Amino acid sequence: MTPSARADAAITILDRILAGAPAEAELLRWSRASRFAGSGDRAAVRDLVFDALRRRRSLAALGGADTGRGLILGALRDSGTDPASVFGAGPHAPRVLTGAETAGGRQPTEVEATDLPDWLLPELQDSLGPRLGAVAAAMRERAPVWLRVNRLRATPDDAITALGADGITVVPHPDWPEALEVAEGNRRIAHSKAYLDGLVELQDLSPQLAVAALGDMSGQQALDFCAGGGGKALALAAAGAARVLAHDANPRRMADLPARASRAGARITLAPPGSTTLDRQFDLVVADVPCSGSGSWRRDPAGRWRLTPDRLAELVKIQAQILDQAALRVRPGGRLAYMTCSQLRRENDDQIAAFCARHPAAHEVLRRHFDPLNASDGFFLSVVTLSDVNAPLTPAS
Ligand SMILES: C[S@@+](CC[C@H](N)C(=O)[O-])C[C@H]1O[C@@H](n2cnc3c(N)ncnc32)[C@H](O)[C@@H]1O
Repeated sequence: MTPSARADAAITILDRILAGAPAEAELLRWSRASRFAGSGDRAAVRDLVFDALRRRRSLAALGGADTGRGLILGALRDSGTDPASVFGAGPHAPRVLTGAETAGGRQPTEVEATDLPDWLLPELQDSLGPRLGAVAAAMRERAPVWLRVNRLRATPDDAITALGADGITVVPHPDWPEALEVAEGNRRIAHSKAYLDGLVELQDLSPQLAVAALGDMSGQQALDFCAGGGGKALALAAAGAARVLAHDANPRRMADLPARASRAGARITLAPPGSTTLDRQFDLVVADVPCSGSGSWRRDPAGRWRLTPDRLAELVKIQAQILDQAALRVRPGGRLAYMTCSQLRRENDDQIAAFCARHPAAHEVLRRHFDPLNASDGFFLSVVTLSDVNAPLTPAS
């Protein structure tokens, strides 16, 4: 595909996403319908779409319209590329620019240049303080790809050598060498021997650092209460937990977990809702709750435009209810680890403060904020010990 044809495909996909379609599903639909597109084309179109969504507000200003055409035109102007080299340039190109499009567009205002929704700016300002500007700028860029060395199968050196044999170059994190940043070859990971043999897992840096902050788990009985695809459950098993139980209110989310666990050599037992294995208490309960995702918006760039005030309020309620349910499964003296991939105080610090206020036996022992400047993505961890789970609890409303 020519660059113009790729731009035309991106415009069509963007228009569907802006109309409310999920980004990944639209990209997949286009791939399936475009047999002529090679893997390089698919990757390039994906990058065009995701880059445009990450900078939607500023590109819409530059391109003169919040549409697929406007965003791609804005992106060309932003990079100093002559739009006429793409629009109207060849048989599969987007149609030639109109006079109004050529004359339209302007520099984004300071607020538009943050590429964040207006309604969230005060809340992000309150949560991030003076870091907001730098965090917003980082979230306009692509996120690096990180791998976690699976301690059950390999040392960092083993993993680096195996990845190298498949042409994948990585750089270990200076403080946590099991976290490997991919410098080259990220599109080869899924087919690499290191990945297929379970030596490495795809996991962003911040959740890796959060699980590392939980310390040695040797001998511990752990429950991953919101296991989803199992990223945290696998990390807990690799960190030495003697037993890991994985639960999710939507058990279909855990469908891939048995295969992932088997590849990783991890012993993880699934506990769907209602399972009697949940009727006991654990040394460690992880609650990696549903959240705004505001910490990982550069990986899910449509997420920041999808979130609404009502949905955020609903998530905050759900999180409080999950915390209360998860707390019941912590043994006296055990730990509850609350995690979000959010950067919003309401979902993080305020949520934990409210939990501790209604749970007299809870004492916070650790709190960590990660953001795209120090850990590639925004993430929150709070660890609370529960001295007596039978203490009277004021349930979350
Ligand atoms: C952020 S995702 C978990 C991601 C997962 N831990 C991982 O590392 O891949 C949140 C999960 O919480 C689940 N969930 C939502 N409400 C729940 C509830 N009341 N109890 C348990 N799980 C719930 C969702 O189905 C979703 O899979």
